[in-house]
Amino acid sequence: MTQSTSSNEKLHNGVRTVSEEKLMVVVRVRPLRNDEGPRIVHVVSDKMLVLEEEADSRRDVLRQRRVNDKHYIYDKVFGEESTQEEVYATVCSPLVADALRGIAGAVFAYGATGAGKTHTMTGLMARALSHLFESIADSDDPDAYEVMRYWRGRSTWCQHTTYNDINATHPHHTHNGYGIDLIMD
Ligand SMILES: Nc1ncnc2c1ncn2[C@@H]1O[C@H](COP(=O)(O)OP(=O)(O)OP(=O)(O)O)[C@@H](O)[C@H]1O
Repeated sequence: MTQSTSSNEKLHNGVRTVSEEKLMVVVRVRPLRNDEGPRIVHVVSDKMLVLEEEADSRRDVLRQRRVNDKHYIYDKVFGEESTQEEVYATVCSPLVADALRGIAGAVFAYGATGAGKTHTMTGLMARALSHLFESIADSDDPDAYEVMRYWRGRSTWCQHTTYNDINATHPHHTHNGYGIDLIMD
């Protein structure tokens, strides 16, 4: 998820952030829809999931437990009640801080159709842009940062410019207050 050499970030809620780890694997369990169920994936801690065995016939009668349940450990597990803000704070915020120091990072979502990739990534992207541009605006020299504007659609277009140029030339673009439009296709 990230490439980083920094270890300045503090633990977030006891979880080592992406700034301490070169690669971090995080799972988010989404709420079940009404037409889904019963649940077979259970969050047992902030790092562990249990995937239930398929059939009760595999129950270990003597020990009264499901012998084929599988336990999986990750850097962080978010349950169905997790908020976009919590996921952002752990997964993405340290990467934005690193990006401002010139350290590249990446976040990608992987999962079955309907698993919640778009939902989660949309929350991350909106917060990352706000975080990025607020940090640049608060810096001593906002124009020291080069901003790449990128449009993807029928034609792909990109332009390198500066933070102040964007505000000067496109003051009417108030989508997020910084003259940046984020367009997905
Ligand atoms: N954490 C969540 N909390 C509440 N609803 C969620 C959550 N994650 C996903 N959903 C809902 O579940 C549905 C499927 O999510 P989403 O479209 O993000 O899946 P996806 O993995 O991007 O699917 P696909 O690969 O088919 O595009 C959507 O209606 C979305 O709003």
